[in-house]
Amino acid sequence: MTQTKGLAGVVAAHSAISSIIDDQLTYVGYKIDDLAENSTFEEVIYLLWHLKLPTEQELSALKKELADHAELPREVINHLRSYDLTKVRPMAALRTAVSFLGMLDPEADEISEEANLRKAIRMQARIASIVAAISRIRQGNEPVAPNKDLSFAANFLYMLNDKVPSDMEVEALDKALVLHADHELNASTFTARVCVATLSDIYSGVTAAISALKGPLHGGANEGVMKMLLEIGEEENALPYVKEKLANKEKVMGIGHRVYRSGDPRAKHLKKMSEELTKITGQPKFYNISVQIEDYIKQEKGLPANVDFYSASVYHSLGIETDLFTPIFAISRVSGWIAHILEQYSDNRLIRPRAEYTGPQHQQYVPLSERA
Ligand SMILES: CC(=O)SCCNC(=O)CCNC(=O)[C@H](O)C(C)(C)COP(=O)(O)OP(=O)(O)OC[C@H]1O[C@@H](n2cnc3c(N)ncnc32)[C@H](O)[C@@H]1OP(=O)(O)O
Ligand SMILES: O=C([O-])CC(=O)C(=O)O
Repeated sequence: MTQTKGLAGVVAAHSAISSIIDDQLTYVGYKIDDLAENSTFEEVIYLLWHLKLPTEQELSALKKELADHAELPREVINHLRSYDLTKVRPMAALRTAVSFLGMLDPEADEISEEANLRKAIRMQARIASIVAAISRIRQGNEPVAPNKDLSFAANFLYMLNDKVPSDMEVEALDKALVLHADHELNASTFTARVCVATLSDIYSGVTAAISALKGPLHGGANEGVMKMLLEIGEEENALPYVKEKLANKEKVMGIGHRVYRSGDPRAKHLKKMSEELTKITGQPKFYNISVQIEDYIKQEKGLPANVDFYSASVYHSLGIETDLFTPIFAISRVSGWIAHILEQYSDNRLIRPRAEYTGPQHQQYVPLSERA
């Protein structure tokens, strides 16, 4: 048996969804740069689920289905109201609400391809409505009903703020959603695949994936980046802060990657957006601080910025609260999780690796009454 800590370098599945080869990311063979510049999030959802770009007709059918299913069942809103959302972390509330959605879906345990695609639409549409509702309810506001005339990104911002967003805001969020949609066998996607490989259902797979995304070494890092930027506060504090972090052997959030060596191809898009948006909002310091940190760690340790690094200042510039950053990652990544879940079902085998046992051997059982 071979063993590698954290499964580094282990190929654990075949997949036709996304690839990372020589530090280049593609979705179904399309370069992430092309998709970020030219596509929309809805097109990417279709691409990931059907492994081809949609025709105009297919795209408008998908948009209509997403819009038609964005309304949350009343039970979910009542469920969200049943706990104190001012104290609960949004990722925990989202995890529980998605699990709850599964309890309400009469098709939850039906895993035929047709039922899975119907559930995929409901999941993708409602996860955005859940995140917006969490934010509204904890501010003491009513959740905003979805607006069927808006795109996925625009509708999310509309439900969040009860205001139709500007084109600039929609374009920025849409691009961020495209960039976060899928990423080969990252930890949350692998979690989803392990879960459904037992032939468990989509809701279970996505609930498990949200749980994995939440951690600060994965999707949770984007919130950590924003906390760091706020703590640093002013540009002159950036270098002393990062030097101290590295001297104390602490990790800097949003930096480093298991797979990329020269750099994460998504980061440059978010970096450009951060530069533009922070200027517009009059807070260029968050971009300038980020650049200082990125450059210093690259020079000292050769570690690149990852997708979480500049997404923090992008979302902050869009007026989004820091603890919604990882839920927004989930709103995008659920498209990739679903694609991988469908792929796993299509050629399934239980995922069950081995562990190398390192504990004691040949122990003699001592009755409870005789133990010291
Ligand atoms: C969407 C995403 O999930 S992208 C990743 C988001 N996560 C983060 O940004 C959290 C910060 N980054 C990290 O913790 C890591 O770089 C990970 C988790 C992304 C990758 O982890 P691994 O491949 O296991 O690398 P590992 O943690 O072993 O680090 C290797 C070396 O680089 C150092 N290193 C890695 N990341 C960082 C960092 N962010 N800050 C400082 N040092 C780092 C480690 O301390 C280690 O140094 P050593 O060899 O001297 O002990
Ligand atoms: O692939 C990874 O390990 C983490 C990552 O960048 C992602 O999930 O987008």
